[in-house]
Amino acid sequence: MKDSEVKNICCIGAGYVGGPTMAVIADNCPSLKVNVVDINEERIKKWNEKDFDRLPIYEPGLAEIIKRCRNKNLFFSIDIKKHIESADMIFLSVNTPIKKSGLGKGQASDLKYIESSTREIAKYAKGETIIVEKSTLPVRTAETIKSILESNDKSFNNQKFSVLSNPEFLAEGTAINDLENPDRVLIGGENPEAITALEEIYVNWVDKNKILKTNLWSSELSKLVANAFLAQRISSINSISAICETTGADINEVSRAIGMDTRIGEKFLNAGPGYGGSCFKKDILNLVYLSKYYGLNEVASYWQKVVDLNVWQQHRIRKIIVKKLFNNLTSKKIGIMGFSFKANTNDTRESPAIQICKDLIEEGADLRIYDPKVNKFQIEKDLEQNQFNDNGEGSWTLCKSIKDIAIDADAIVIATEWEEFKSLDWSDISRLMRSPKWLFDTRGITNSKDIKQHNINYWKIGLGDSSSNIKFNF
Ligand SMILES: NC(=O)c1ccc[n+]([C@@H]2O[C@H](COP(=O)([O-])OP(=O)(O)OC[C@H]3O[C@@H](n4cnc5c(N)ncnc54)[C@H](O)[C@@H]3O)[C@@H](O)[C@H]2O)c1
Ligand SMILES: O=c1ccn([C@@H]2O[C@H](COP(=O)(O)OP(=O)(O)O[C@H]3O[C@H](CO)[C@@H](O)[C@H](O)[C@H]3O)[C@@H](O)[C@H]2O)c(=O)[nH]1
Repeated sequence: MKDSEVKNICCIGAGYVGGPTMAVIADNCPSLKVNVVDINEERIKKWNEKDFDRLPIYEPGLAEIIKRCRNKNLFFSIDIKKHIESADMIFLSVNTPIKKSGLGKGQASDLKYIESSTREIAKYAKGETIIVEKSTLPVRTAETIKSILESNDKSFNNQKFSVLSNPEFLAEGTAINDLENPDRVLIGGENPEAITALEEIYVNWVDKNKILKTNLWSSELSKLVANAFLAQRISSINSISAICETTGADINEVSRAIGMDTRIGEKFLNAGPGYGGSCFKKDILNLVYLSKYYGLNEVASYWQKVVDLNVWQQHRIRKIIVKKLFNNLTSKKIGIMGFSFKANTNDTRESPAIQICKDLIEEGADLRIYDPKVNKFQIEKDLEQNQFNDNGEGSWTLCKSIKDIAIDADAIVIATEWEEFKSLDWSDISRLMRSPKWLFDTRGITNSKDIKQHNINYWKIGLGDSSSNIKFNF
């Protein structure tokens, strides 16, 4: 470190983690200078937009922080060399997607961005520098990072490196609150001085008791395990949603009943169309890959089932919609409420809405999509098809309001749990639709009595018909 105190931070990767995380650090540590760099020029341009509605990422509370800190002690730039050279501490926040080809294809993490950014650090860093792994990485990646950094001649630029693991646990949609009030901050490392330097940044706003120090490998592994446990809860509750639908039970009642047991806890028990987002699938598959790599095949197949159940849940919903609409969707108008993978984000990575829309388009439906934050270009990319594809097959159009998606619609599918979908006037919507009308609530956010009184047929995730006569023969 220069002068043994961290003054200049560089963050490589200006994405969903790098942007918000560095914004919160800059906001809480006015004496630090924080430079966020990226190879994606377009993204950096958007971070520097004058119009705060056009930042590349939508997160409640983010624009306000950017307004306060940008060009004061928070900077977004493509000058990677300059900011690596001046940094005492460098955060690696680059993407670590699943490998698309080669060994470990479809399961292992692709570490090419970690490797290329580490090589940049090895090329430009000067003096003592702390490298912080913020990206989610397979266990023992710090070893790879160290060997790349140490491959230089020791006297080059007087370089000296310490590598720490400091995984990020923020969830999208609540990123700013999660960063400002984390359940814990995890720091894994070997060099006590480097650990203290990072801890000193966090204590500016995080209670010291919440800062947990472990060895490097425990820290790297804990991140994968946290995501695996969270996703496992969703697959568990989704599996039970299917039992509820066939037996007359109600998943909301079951979730509440089990969640009141303090050993189980009430969070992460919402049944839905399967989990989405950029993390769960890739991180569990990475755990599966690691387990297989170490010959732990039973462990691998245990976690693989969490992913399999999720895929099954997504396809189950398509089948239900097709069946209820007389097995024919050709030219039927279907309104889609929500496209992001969860509420309060513009992120669509692995969004269950993508699979649902693709499936319905394949059946010949004419989709009208409304999402408060997702734009046309993103949907075009995700559905791999342009708007208004008028070839007589399935098509989609992005609409500006719920009213627009309801006009002449045969059905409406709630795909994301945006707050504004929870208190709609269904009598107005019903008037615009074509009979027989259907609502498919894959997020379980509407009330059956409210919908049915407006002459709309109703399907809700995990809601069975409690008055039905289903018998179970022991
Ligand atoms: N998204 C989340 O909610 C979340 C939460 C916790 C952890 N993570 C983990 O954090 C990491 C980043 O996730 P993200 O969602 O921010 O990804 P992202 O794709 O939004 O952002 C990553 C950025 O890194 C940039 N980049 C790649 N290589 C680079 C290089 N050599 N030099 C400079 N920039 C480079 C890309 O251009 C991109 O803008 C991943 O490992 C992810 O698993 C994500
Ligand atoms: O009860 C629930 C909770 C969530 N979900 C779905 O699960 C997915 C993931 O949601 P969430 O975990 O809230 O958002 P992410 O931004 O993906 O955050 C997860 O992934 C991040 C990246 O690693 C971690 O940092 C976070 O701690 C972890 O929660 C979304 O599709 C949600 O709709 C449900 O279906 N039911």
